[in-house]
Amino acid sequence: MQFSCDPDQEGDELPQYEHIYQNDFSYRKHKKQKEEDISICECKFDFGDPDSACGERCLNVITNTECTPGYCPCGVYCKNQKYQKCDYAKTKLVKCEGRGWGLVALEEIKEGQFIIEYCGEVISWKEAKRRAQTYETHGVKDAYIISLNASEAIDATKKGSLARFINHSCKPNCETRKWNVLGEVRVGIFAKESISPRTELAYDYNFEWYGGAKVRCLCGAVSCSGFLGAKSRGFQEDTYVWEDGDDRYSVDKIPVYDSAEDELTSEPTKNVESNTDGEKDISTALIVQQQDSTPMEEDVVTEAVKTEAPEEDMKLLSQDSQQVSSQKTEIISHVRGDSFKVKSVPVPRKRGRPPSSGKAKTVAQKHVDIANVVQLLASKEAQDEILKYEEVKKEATEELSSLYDEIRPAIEEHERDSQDSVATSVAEKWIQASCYKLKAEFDLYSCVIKNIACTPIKPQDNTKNKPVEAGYDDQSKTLE
Ligand SMILES: C[S@@+](CC[C@H](N)C(=O)[O-])C[C@H]1O[C@@H](n2cnc3c(N)ncnc32)[C@H](O)[C@@H]1O
Repeated sequence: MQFSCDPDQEGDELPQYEHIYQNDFSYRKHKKQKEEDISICECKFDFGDPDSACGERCLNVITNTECTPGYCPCGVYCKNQKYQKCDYAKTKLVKCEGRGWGLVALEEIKEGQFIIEYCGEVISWKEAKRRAQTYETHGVKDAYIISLNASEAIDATKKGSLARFINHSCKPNCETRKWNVLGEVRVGIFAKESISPRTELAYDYNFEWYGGAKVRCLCGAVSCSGFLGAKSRGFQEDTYVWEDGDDRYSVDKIPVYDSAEDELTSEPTKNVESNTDGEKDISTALIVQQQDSTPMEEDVVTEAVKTEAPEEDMKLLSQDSQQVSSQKTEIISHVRGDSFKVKSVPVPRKRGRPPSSGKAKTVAQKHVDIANVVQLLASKEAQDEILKYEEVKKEATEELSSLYDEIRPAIEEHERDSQDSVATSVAEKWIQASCYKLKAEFDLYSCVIKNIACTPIKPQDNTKNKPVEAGYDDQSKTLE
């Protein structure tokens, strides 16, 4: 990165905002983590091996979930409570040429290390868009709103942690990651590579832009895309750009001041440590959408078996993924009381999910016409056996469909509350019914194969289609 931040340079006017160490929940209550939803890892602390206390191999660390105090088997030695303990890397706020303030590392930071939490006010997307417009109207030049999940955003404009000062780069040394902490999703800045002291920290904003200023990117990377948020939808749709003497901006149309939206007139309640001056101009009605929040790609099934509730299956399985991040895998992890929890595990594309080529994946599935198979069999016993299994499969399918209707309210509620995982009881029911259906399908198809292979086939009516010499050929055609 070719940044021009001088770590030795002391800032003049320091920005005004309220410094917070945890997200602010004025808009809604902080979720209360249910005991049944607490993930308990299987780590055992060994005094001779410090890594044994919730290190890289900890089940919770692997699933981006912090251990809950009082429940972790490693007790006070647990190392997986970094967000809760504000276990941040040492950083310093500095002035960066042309880009306002920025954050530099003050110590060696290891690749993958948690650097700092991005804290701010947790608000709905609707509110985020409203605020973005208000900020724009008031000439606010720096954007501090980032995506939290499908329905909420974090606004660090007026309240936030030092992470709000981390600038954008098209070739960043940091990235954002989402973690589950005591039942809430939280956003952290992590090192993408090892970072030496005095280096500026930066991540790729990948702006979700809702109008206002187009900011010229001054990251200096060879691969620089020119503007902040150049890939965003808003950027494509709108045209105007700021120009106020600062070469980051240029203007096509001047925003009109509307006193009805005068939200910024109230002074921030507290200044950051060395604040001296409240003149910091905050800008652009941009909303930052994190890189990892693109919609989940769903596999497209072509030539599919007409299973009775495939969409519901897909819907339920993708709920969590869409809530927290697209690059996720649903996994079932062990939780307290021998129950299970369906969780979303953020897996950055490059590390987990194979990169999408943008093409739909084709999963070929074949239809087995049971009635036709039964007709082919000469043995009444074999026919009955297959029909019996088909009946069980129908029941299992119906049960899964009706279960979906039953749990739909819970799923919808979970969506409304932007929960990141449905309740354990709901997940358990769904898993049970899905397994039952899969087993019924398996039993049916194994019974079909067994009977086709082992029982006599009815002689074919020669007047109809061409004669069948070998029963096996014909049956395998049926199964094709
Ligand atoms: C989250 S704030 C970062 C802190 C900000 N520099 C400050 O002084 O408060 C994002 C804003 O910083 C500025 N910024 C960040 N990265 C930039 C870059 N690469 N080029 C130009 N401006 C940048 C833009 O004004 C952007 O809206």
